[in-house]
Amino acid sequence: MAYHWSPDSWRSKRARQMPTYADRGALERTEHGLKSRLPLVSIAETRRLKSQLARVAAGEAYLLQGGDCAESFSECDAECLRATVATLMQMSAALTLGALAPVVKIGRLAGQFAKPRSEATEVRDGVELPSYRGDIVNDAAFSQDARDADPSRMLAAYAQSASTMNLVRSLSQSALADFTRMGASAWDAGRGDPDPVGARLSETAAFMSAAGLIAGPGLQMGMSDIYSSHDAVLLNYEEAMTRFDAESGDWYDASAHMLWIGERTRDPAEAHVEYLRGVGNPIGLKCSAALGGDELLKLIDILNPANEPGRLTLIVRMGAGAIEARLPALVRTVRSEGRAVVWASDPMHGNTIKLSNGMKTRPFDAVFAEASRFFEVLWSEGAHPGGLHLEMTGKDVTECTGGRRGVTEAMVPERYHTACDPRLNGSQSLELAIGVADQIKAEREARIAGALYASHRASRLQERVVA
Ligand SMILES: O=C[C@H](O)[C@H](O)COP(=O)(O)O
Ligand SMILES: C=C(OP(=O)(O)O)C(=O)O
Ligand SMILES: [Mn+2]
Repeated sequence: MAYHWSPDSWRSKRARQMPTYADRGALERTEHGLKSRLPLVSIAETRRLKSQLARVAAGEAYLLQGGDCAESFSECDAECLRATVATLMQMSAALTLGALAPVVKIGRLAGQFAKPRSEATEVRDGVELPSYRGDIVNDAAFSQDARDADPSRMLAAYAQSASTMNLVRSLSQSALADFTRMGASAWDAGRGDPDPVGARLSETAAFMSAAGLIAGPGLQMGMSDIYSSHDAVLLNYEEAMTRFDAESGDWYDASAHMLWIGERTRDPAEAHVEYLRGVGNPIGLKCSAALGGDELLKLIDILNPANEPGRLTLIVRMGAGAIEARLPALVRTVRSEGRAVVWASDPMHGNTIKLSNGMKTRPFDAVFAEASRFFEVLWSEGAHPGGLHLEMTGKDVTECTGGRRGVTEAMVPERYHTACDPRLNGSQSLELAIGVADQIKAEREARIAGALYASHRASRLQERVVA
């Protein structure tokens, strides 16, 4: 029998990766304030996302989830957001063209502020301070004052999430979502010069126009919405943003459309799993190479007991070196137990390396290799590789090495703007999407050719039998 859940039932469980607030009174006042704020997303939108993710689970669509590792209060401007939305739209157009399927877009944005960390403290020159845990908790500057957890930051994060969501809604309905106006130079940056994706999109647009399918001067891609998502680390904030839907009798986390559970907070007996099992949103679960089949099934039982398609996305982040050895068994277990899930690849978190100057980076080749192996494993296990979960930005940063524009290790410090982990820049993001789209297209063509060959052989055999 299901046991009792309430928005605060997580409080009786062990909660990892959460700050300790010295001023309990200030914390309670903030939580109280958040409870009366307007929801950041509507329940209708959240349900719509779940039904679109159900199509991904069924193999009829793909998921593209991407954005900053950590949003920040100071690194947020309209140009940066515009560039990221434009890049997501271009990646989505490339994937649609390759897969001939719709792409559901979710940003790591409008709330991606709380960070789980490997170490609770950081030591510099013999001084030990609490780790930076994202702008919703503390400040990255290295002083005691900056690193103390400050509850009023939750209100600032709420306000920034609201204005980010407002701009994203408007950008996603703008010319950025018009594939006939995505400049050729963007595609050239993604792969080669001139790039065939740009040419094929222009040709498609010309055909649609000639066939009278384009009414006005441009064409919005269907499904141009960008939904919001973040890692639900800071449960004080998530609880305070939880709203009851009287119509369905369900609770929803109104801080974002989708929430995910990180690798460090996915213990089935602990607070984060407890909180997320009770809200009706679509949720994600990070899956590393350390996750075993039995534990995964247990988590699926808790998080999606009704086996509702679109409810649960398994976000695989095993590393390019481990994925081929570890993923097949998990996919087999999930399939044989008949669980409806979306499988997505996060090729970022298992491929982080540290440079000698202490900076974290990720080689593009390793990122691409993991994504590409993910697709191969899922196909060979007879399951649908649902899509990608990326740390990326539209800006021309130099945080990850490699890619067509050849960011070298020496160049990494030049434009290293991330508040936490290294992101793919605009060109690397597009290059990855185009590479994956090519792979999906090749698989589809091979499947069709295989089916044609099989039916041809069958009819030849039939002819012989009749003769
Ligand atoms: O984004 C994810 C985590 O917060 C990050 O990978 C942890 O990084 P750390 O090992 O520097 O703490
Ligand atoms: C913390 C993250 O990832 P993971 O939990 O997989 O390490 C993240 O996605 O930012
Ligand atoms: Mn990260």
